[in-house]
Amino acid sequence: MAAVTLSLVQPPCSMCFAGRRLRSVIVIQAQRGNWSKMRFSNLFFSSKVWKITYRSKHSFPDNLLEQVEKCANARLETQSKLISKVAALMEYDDDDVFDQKSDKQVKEELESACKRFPAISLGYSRPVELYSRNRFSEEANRSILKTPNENSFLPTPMPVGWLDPDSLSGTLSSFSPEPLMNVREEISDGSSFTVQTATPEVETTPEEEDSASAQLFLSCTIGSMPGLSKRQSYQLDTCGFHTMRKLLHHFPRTYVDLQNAHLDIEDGQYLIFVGKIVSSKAVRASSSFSFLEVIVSCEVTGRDQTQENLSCSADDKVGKTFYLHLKRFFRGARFTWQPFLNSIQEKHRPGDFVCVSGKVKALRAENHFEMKEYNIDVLRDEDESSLSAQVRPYPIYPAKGGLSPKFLSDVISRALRILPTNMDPLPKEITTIFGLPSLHDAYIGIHEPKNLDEADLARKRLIFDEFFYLQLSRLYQMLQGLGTKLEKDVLLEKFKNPVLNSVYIEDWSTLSKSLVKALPYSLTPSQLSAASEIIWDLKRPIPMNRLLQGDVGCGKTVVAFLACMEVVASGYQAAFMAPTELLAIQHYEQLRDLLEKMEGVSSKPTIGLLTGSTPTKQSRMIRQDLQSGAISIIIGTHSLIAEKIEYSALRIAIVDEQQRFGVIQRGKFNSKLYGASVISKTGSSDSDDTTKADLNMAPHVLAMSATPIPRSLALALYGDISLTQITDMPVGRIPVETHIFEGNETGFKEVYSMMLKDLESGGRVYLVYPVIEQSEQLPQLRAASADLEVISQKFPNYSCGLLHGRMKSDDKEEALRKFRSGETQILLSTQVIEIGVDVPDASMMVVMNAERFGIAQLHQLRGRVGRGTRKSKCLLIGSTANSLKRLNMLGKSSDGFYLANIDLLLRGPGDLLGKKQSGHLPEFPVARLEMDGNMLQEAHIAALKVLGDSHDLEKFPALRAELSMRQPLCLLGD
Ligand SMILES: Nc1ncnc2c1ncn2[C@@H]1O[C@H](COP(=O)(O)OP(=O)(O)OP(=O)(O)O)[C@@H](O)[C@H]1O
Repeated sequence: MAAVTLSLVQPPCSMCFAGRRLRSVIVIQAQRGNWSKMRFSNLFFSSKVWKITYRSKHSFPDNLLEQVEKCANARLETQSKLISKVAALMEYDDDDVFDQKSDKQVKEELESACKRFPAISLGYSRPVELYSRNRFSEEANRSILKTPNENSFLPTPMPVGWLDPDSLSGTLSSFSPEPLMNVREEISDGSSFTVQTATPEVETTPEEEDSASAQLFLSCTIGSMPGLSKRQSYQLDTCGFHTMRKLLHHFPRTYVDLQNAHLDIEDGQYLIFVGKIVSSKAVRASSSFSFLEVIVSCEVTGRDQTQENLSCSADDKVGKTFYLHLKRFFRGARFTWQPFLNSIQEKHRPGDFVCVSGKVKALRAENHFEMKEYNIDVLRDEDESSLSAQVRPYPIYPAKGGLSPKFLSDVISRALRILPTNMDPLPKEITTIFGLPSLHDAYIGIHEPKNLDEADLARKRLIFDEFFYLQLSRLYQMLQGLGTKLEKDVLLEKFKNPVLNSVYIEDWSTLSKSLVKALPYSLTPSQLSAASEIIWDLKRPIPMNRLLQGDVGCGKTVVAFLACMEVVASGYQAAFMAPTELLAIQHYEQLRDLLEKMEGVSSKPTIGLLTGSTPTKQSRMIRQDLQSGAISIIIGTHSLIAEKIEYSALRIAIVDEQQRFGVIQRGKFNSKLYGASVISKTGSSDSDDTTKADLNMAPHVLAMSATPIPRSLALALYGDISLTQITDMPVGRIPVETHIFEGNETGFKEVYSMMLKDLESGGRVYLVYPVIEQSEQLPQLRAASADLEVISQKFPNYSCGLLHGRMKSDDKEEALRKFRSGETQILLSTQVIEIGVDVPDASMMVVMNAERFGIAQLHQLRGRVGRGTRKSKCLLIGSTANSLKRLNMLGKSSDGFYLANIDLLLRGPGDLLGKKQSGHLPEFPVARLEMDGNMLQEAHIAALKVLGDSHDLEKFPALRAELSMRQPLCLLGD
């Protein structure tokens, strides 16, 4: 907006202060262009001002001042009346304009008034900037001015800058109106002032638009939007709508399916009517309250449902006339000014054809309905009515920070009118490939869709953007970390064709090969290719960030062991972090056994176990060995990332059951940089091409997920992570049978009988409970401790063990050991056994109150059985008949990925990932990961394409600018 020059004329000495201030206020208001608005209402001189304004706008301020001069010499009573009225109209307090104080007081008051109204400056004033401008807004305005006003959904702006009641009403009534667009005009004394005019409609082609400024449009401050008063801008700004982007990203909560009006209208329906304006009346109800009522009569035809004859002949059609009372209310003295009322009244001319949509409320009179929230389009002629009456979705906005949905929807509509068409930072090629609308069309489509398909497509584009910039930023950051163009190309290629990057088993290190030989089974094809992919990564200097996933019991651990062997063979160290002590011990024992069986290796890797329960003296020794390099593979819990642990050359960190750790915990390995002093403990001749450049780098990170994370989630969580999936199960595995029972007498009877049968045939049974102790608050939940006695009595010939999180570490280990060895045949446990526990002889899993667990969690529990050669069963007991439906899904599928997707859909990412991880999920205002995951993949491909074309985005400056404006997202490990 243009700056306004303000000159305060020195008042004549004879003039009383009230006169001086009144005069100042008038001058200011005049120069701001407000005289032409409702601020001067039905005062005795408002009509004069009005006339003067029209007669000779150039002499307007002088004439006004003359009035004030006269007023200054008038009787005090007259003066006082005049000043109060002027003050009320101009939104100033009486005291601002009128007081009778000493000169000193006057001076003080004046100074404070100047502070309140920064537009006022004393003496011979210098120009005052009333509106702050920034480069963006200037540029944007330039493009805004050029943008064709192409949408006719909203009423066109009113002439000469009247506040448009249809677009900014109700809540706006308390706002002071401000110029829509400032145009400088000359006044008689040669100084300039600004008046308000409507947004000019300049037709230009998109090519003519300044594309750079158009792309900056979204970053413009809300204050740069034409047509908003300062107060409105302030309110929007304080409610979080700082920029045009923020405003346009206030999306409709939902769309109401607007129906064409029919003969039977019910209260509260959202309907669309086409009719003729019968009357338009703006009424001043009190000194500070007014309203506008537009009555539209609509002829609606249809078949009378009450008629018995339901044949479809045209003659059966009946017509009804409905009267819609469209109402808008205005609060504030300035809205009661007659010219204002006239103006809003005249905006709706009787006889005009209009299309009205909104929510109807029945009035007492028959066929009369009220609409307080509505949209009204004036149609050019009756013929257009059929076109415009097409059903369209009616957006429903959420309120925000005290701003009403109606106000927000009006402001958004205004913003859409000035949206530059060429504002899209995405290259055209990308939008074409993925069949996306332009950004301009997407904003229009989401806020004012013609139909739900258009809204859907718009939503698709906005979701794509959310995912795309996430992927782009993560890949871009990765590329920035690399030196040469070749390295960057290789990395991008790796993301494009991950399967191509693998190392044949012949090229594995001798250590890895001998581990494979030591295994009591052969690796499945999936395990082999997963290991090959990982080993390919390990041979590169760039730190790997890979997620290894596979269904429960598919054999991920051995793949991770192979990765450890590979780095140890090159003279580095490996760390293997498990979420529980039980699991760490299990892995340690498994690896120790395998190493013992390894043959043909002169020097076997040294391994260590470090957990929270490791005695202090022992843990100190382990720390020293890690620092000196005497230990090559360390297995443990969180202790591995403790501050005081120093590695001599940590090259790979394996995070098992990674969902149990937060992103930060996993990332802590990144601070354990490996240094220049490379050690060699194995004496192996194998070596990867270590160069000076790969020293002092963060270790490779291999995360393993027991709960298969849908790819969409993984991409959203990590963006840059490589995924490796083990898709097949070891041969000979017999699928676990799943049975669902209701937890009533019959159900339990059957469960106990199945248990007995299994125990009699030599099986071992897990009984899983949702809680340890019975609780008064949740008496329906079966508790592990409480049930120990019950189960022992039920199965007197078998011994029972108990395992839960509150037990001491040694006791837990002992309970598991006894179960594994067969000393106990029944293990009552909580979900501590959910992850990783590997007892191949366990053949039955019974889950009490199974509805308390998520689907993915139940799948994990089920995975504790069927790990050996025995046929296994999983019995899920739901508390109520209702809960069985969800549980039945487990009965239907044993595919962990499928079930994880269902869980994602049913419970959302937060529950699936757990608190620790989901806290690091970026926020997606539009996208729902559970539904829109596929698009993440598309966005990933698009980001790779763009970066492939230009590594540093130099070819796409708009994209680069957009990326820098979006919030930077953290990488795994930040
Ligand atoms: N190729 C294979 N053939 C036969 N058995 C295998 C094979 N790979 C692994 N196993 C065995 O399968 C069992 C499960 O393996 P592992 O513990 O690695 O599974 P996992 O993928 O980590 O599952 P979970 O997520 O449940 O821990 C182990 O007893 C392991 O020895």
